[in-house]
Amino acid sequence: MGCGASQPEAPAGAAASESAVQRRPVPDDPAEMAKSSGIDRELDRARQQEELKVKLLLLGAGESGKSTIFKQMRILYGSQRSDDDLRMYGVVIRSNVITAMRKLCGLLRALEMEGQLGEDPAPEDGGMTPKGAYDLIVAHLIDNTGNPDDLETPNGDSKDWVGNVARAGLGANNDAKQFLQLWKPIKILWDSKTMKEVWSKRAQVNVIDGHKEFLQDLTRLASPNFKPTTQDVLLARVKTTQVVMERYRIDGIEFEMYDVGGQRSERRKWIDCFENVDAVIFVAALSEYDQALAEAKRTNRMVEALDLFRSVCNNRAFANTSIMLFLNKKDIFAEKLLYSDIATQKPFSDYPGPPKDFNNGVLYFIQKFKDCLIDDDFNDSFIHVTCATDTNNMEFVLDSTRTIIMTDNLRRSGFLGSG
Ligand SMILES: Nc1nc2c(ncn2[C@@H]2O[C@H](COP(=O)(O)OP(=O)(O)OP(=O)(O)O)[C@@H](O)[C@H]2O)c(=O)[nH]1
Ligand SMILES: [Mg+2]
Repeated sequence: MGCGASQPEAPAGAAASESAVQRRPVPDDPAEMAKSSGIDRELDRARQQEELKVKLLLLGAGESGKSTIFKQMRILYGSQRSDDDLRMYGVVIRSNVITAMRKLCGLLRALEMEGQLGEDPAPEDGGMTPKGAYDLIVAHLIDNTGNPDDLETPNGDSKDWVGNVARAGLGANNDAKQFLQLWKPIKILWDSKTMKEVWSKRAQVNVIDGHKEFLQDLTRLASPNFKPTTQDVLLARVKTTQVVMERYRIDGIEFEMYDVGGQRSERRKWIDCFENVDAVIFVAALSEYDQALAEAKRTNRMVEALDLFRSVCNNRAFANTSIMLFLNKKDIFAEKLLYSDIATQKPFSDYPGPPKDFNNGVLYFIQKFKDCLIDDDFNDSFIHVTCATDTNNMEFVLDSTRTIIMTDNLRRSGFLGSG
């Protein structure tokens, strides 16, 4: 899917240095000549380095998994995270649990399931009933009517490894503090039968599916010794609000990777990094076929991803750029298909395959993305079905993506045949 025309084009930086070399007068003095050829060599070297650099851009709608892929690049090719970084993620993770609980309790209330919850028994080791836990959580997280004296002091006297991290922001730190006060009632509510039913309807309120892992592991997250693992960092959710770039040297080639925010309000910043892009990795979450956008509740997320993909592929800035498509969140897609039929979603009522069928579902959405292209120069090797939180899967995918990008770049610059 090397989209659009494939006229070879020198990078803008290279063209600028070329004209600078040509304008410089040729000196007569041998010392001046030596100095001049030294400068030429420097310019040549700079030009070669520029040519060896690959600029990669991650694009896609919000929550599709761009930053998670960005994190995987660092795990696979970059440096380890500092303790300071991990502390920040500790705050984010605890805050992610509070965000999920606010949404789930709001949904339980909207579904009028409080009566049903009242019939769920208290845990066998005694203590609060799930309804009692729910009332306490709602009072503190939603209605703001709770009495702070009803809450436990976080972690008693033990020093908490994560603590308060200014970098995470005031909101996340407040949430993380509430997590430490409320995690026991949250655990009781999470373990209840009614909450399992509410969880299966979570698409209505856009709870992040992967945060189930956090909700199942509350005791560890609440421990004063909690130090996020690599997997925790991959599952943590922070919305991207600025363009971020990291550099990696892989097999002698420099890769410059850009991550951008995918929500609608963030997309006007994309244009700033559209120049001289060698490859775009467009990320779309397969599992979001039954979800609405966080920023526009009437728009189906998959429809938004398809529209966005169409506009990226047909953007003149990418006429000479390889575009790769990552259909992400295959793990959640596989699980979701079991209870959420593709054909029951209005925009996808033409789905012809049997329900609960992973392969047919994937092929159907691949075709939807292929239909977005004006030309049919669409090579299946440019498409990957991925799980961005799985490092083994991403190592394989990113490795073959790298090979395809390099080959495609050579082909487009005329070094290889077009076959
Ligand atoms: N289970 C699972 N979770 C995923 C996968 N990819 C991403 N996630 C999770 O989905 C959430 C959103 O992922 P992000 O990488 O933050 O999404 P994004 O595209 O950067 O979103 P914006 O910054 O808003 O544009 C995170 O909590 C990730 O851990 C996946 O393949 N499987
Ligand atoms: Mg992001």
